[in-house]
This record gives sequence, structure tokens and C-alpha cells, in this order.
Amino acid sequence: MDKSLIIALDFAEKNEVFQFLEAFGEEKLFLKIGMELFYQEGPSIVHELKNQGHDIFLDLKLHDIPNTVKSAMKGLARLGCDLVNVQAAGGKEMMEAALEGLDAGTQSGQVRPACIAVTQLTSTSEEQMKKEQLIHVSLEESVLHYATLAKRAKLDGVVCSTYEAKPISQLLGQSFLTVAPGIRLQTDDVQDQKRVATPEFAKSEGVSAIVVGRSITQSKNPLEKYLLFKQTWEGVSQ
Ligand SMILES: O=c1ccn([C@@H]2O[C@H](COP(=O)(O)O)[C@@H](O)[C@H]2O)c(=O)[nH]1
Repeated sequence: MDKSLIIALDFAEKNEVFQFLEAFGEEKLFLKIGMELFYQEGPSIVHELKNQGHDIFLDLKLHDIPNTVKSAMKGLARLGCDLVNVQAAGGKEMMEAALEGLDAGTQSGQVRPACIAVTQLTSTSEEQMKKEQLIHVSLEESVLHYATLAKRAKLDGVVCSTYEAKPISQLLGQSFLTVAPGIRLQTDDVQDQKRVATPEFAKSEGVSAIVVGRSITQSKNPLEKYLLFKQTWEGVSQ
């Protein structure tokens, strides 16, 4: 998990996914399945990609009453994904219930999926947060508050932007995961993202894993673009 480059497979159907993956040959990837793909294809897409040897982040951002989240997580644990998530705004009790569900659904001999909490979406600016969520502290304080709740609930880490990763690690320790979407190369379009950073900056801030979607998936040459991200993120030349 540490220092992973996670590709967000925001596609409408599995044919597009398999066509996209063809360019990567036998390379084992860390893939993120989000709402768009999961709601169309269901659990079978997780099984198919796991069977190909990829690691899976199932990004469904659960947010409901504790009992519902616990039951849902029990089912998700059975899918065998590696990483799942909840919305920290659901509260500590809900996050604890998520872990109980994951523990209950994890088969013997398998490892429980890691569970992280979304703090403030990377598409949210401080101005929006204050105006629309009526949160009257800085965005960083809000993220640190949610991260602290997640840590108290014994989650494995959080989804945050690159800008909050270092303060989170300083406050909650290096082993508490910081997974950062909103990653772009300098020349990429930021689209709907607000708190955006380059992979170089994410690396310098000690982010645990970066999530990259459209900059790779909508590129004319996805493999070439992936390798560019990978080189700057991992510092490995291909
Ligand atoms: O705060 C968050 C939480 C999740 N995401 C997800 O990450 C990817 C980012 O895609 P890009 O195309 O690179 O912008 C996407 O699947 C989001 O659902 C996020 O962006 N921010």
C-alpha cells in the first residue's frame, strides 16, 4: 500500500476497463473501482480484476447509520478487496461499525481490507466548505479533526489532499495512511478538483499513496502517461 500509485477506473462499463488495461500487459496495478463502475457492473468487476492479480481500492465512501454501514462492510469484506472507505462525517461510531463489519466479513486466512475515511473531498475549497457545510474553521483544521476521529475509531488512514498529508502524519503518526487524489502533472487540466498537487509535491509531503484518474484514463497514450506519473512518484526510471 505504501507509495502506491492507484489508478481510478472511472469508466461506465467493464468493456472500457478491459480495453484500457490491454496497454498495461501483465503489469500488476493498484486499481480503484468507484461508484460509476461498481453501480453498473457490481461485485463481479472486483472478482475479475482481483483474478487478474491487481490490488483493488473499492471507493464507495459509505455514509449511513452505524448498523447499515456495518452490514454493508461485512459484504464488501467478502469481495476480497484490499482497501475500502467511509465518509468521516458519518462519525466515530459509524467508523467503528465499519471495522466491525469488515472483521466479521473477512474469511479465515484472509487479511481484512484496510479502511480509510474521506475527510474533505479534494473537489471542495475552503470557501465552499465554510459556505455550504457551515464549518467555520480552516479546511486544514476540519481535515485534521476528521482524521483524528478516524484514528480514534482505529481506521487505517484517511483520504485527504496532498496539502494536509504532512500535518496529519505529524499529528497522528507516519503509519496512519494518507491517500491523496487530486493529483495532476503541471500541464494537466485540473477539471473539477480544487486542492490539486503534482506527484513530485505529493512525494515531498510524505503522502502514502496517490490516486490518479482522468489524467491517465483520458490520455491519448494511457501507458505513457502512467509511466510519467510513476517515474516522478516512485523515482524509478523505466
Ligand atoms: O476527496 C476525494 C475522494 C475521492 N476522489 C476520487 O479520486 C478520483 C480522482 O480522479 P481524477 O480524475 O484524477 O480527478 C475519482 O475517482 C474520485 O472519485 C477524489 O477525487 N477526491
